[in-house]
Amino acid sequence: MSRSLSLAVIPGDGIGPEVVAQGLKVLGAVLPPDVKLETREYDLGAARWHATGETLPDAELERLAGHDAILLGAIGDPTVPSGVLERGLLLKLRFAFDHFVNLRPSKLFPQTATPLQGRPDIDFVVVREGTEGPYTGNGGSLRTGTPAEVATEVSVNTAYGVERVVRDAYERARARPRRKLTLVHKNNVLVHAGHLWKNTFDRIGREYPEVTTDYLHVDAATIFFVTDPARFDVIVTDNLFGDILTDLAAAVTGGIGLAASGNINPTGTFPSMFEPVHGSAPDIAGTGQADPTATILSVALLLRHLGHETEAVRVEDAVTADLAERSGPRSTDATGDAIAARVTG
Ligand SMILES: NC(=O)C1=CN([C@@H]2O[C@H](COP(=O)(O)OP(=O)(O)OC[C@H]3O[C@@H](n4cnc5c(N)ncnc54)[C@H](O)[C@@H]3O)[C@@H](O)[C@H]2O)C=CC1
Ligand SMILES: CC(C)CC(=O)C(=O)O
Ligand SMILES: [Mg+2]
Repeated sequence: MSRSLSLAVIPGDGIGPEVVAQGLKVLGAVLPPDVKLETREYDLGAARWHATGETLPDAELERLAGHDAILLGAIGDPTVPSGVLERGLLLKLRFAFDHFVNLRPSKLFPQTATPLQGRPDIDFVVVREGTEGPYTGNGGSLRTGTPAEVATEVSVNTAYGVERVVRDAYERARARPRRKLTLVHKNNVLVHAGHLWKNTFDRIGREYPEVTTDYLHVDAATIFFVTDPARFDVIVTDNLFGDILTDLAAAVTGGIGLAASGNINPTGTFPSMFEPVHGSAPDIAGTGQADPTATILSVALLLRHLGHETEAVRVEDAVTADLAERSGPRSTDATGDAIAARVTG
């Protein structure tokens, strides 16, 4: 565990800056005085694009690479054509820094509201592949804008990419008490990619006899996320399925404002990046209604990743206690203050 932390901060768009401010507030409050926190803010996102046309210049990427970790708010704005920032900034970062494990824990905190009947014991983690699938930009369109337009968006799945994320998921499953790993795909239809995933999953599984495994098609998985989410422990899946499933997971565990994530580069070659699962929420940006808890829980993941386990647990405990006492709407700032007070007090 290092006694210094060099953190890149990308507040981004919409509610991004609002929730990141609260994440930094809690981080500052929880770190012991002898850990030297240095933050550098990066002005990336819609405003930068409007001013300069830039999304993520190489020089910025190089500077970002020098930090221990990155805290990101959200990227995307209605005034920028869809995809320009999401692809040119967010996905560029994830790909450039080889964030092949997109870690998304889901937990139903005590006394948090769920739309599900009863109170299922939900505590699972989705290991979403972060650098491949249909998000690589492999596609194109012919006869664009005509009635005969043809568009493709190819899902890229490499043996190398699938094996490393599946192996990571087995390691995580083995380290958890229930030791269960579920592969989610759609190998009854997406037979090429699906069989690569399933064969890899089965082959690597032979090295982990202590891990119980099962397989679900993604459509069936959405049923169980609602009817029996307690059945899940660790889930491994591709980039697109993982994106969709983790918004659903958030919805059944208290809402998107609570869902944290880490884009992990397990080899440590590049800084890992922590961000809420949600986007820039333009519909509530500037209103002070955004829930910063997802960002604060992402700070806990960041702390754990950098070896500050005690502080990570303190943040999670503070969030648990705060959630138990929440009643009615509260401002973004007030939630950050309440959690920061608990980690210090
Ligand atoms: N990692 C990222 O930076 C992501 C960026 N996006 C981008 O964000 C923009 C908006 O995307 P949407 O599909 O609307 O998804 P979104 O996650 O921004 O919003 C979906 C709904 O959830 C609500 N919501 C989101 N975060 C919340 C919070 N912390 N507290 C309370 N309510 C919250 C919003 O108000 C909205 O009603 C788009 O440009 C999209 O591409 C979307 C997802 C992830
Ligand atoms: C905006 C996308 C690129 C990503 C997304 O929705 C996500 O990672 O959850
Ligand atoms: Mg998403």
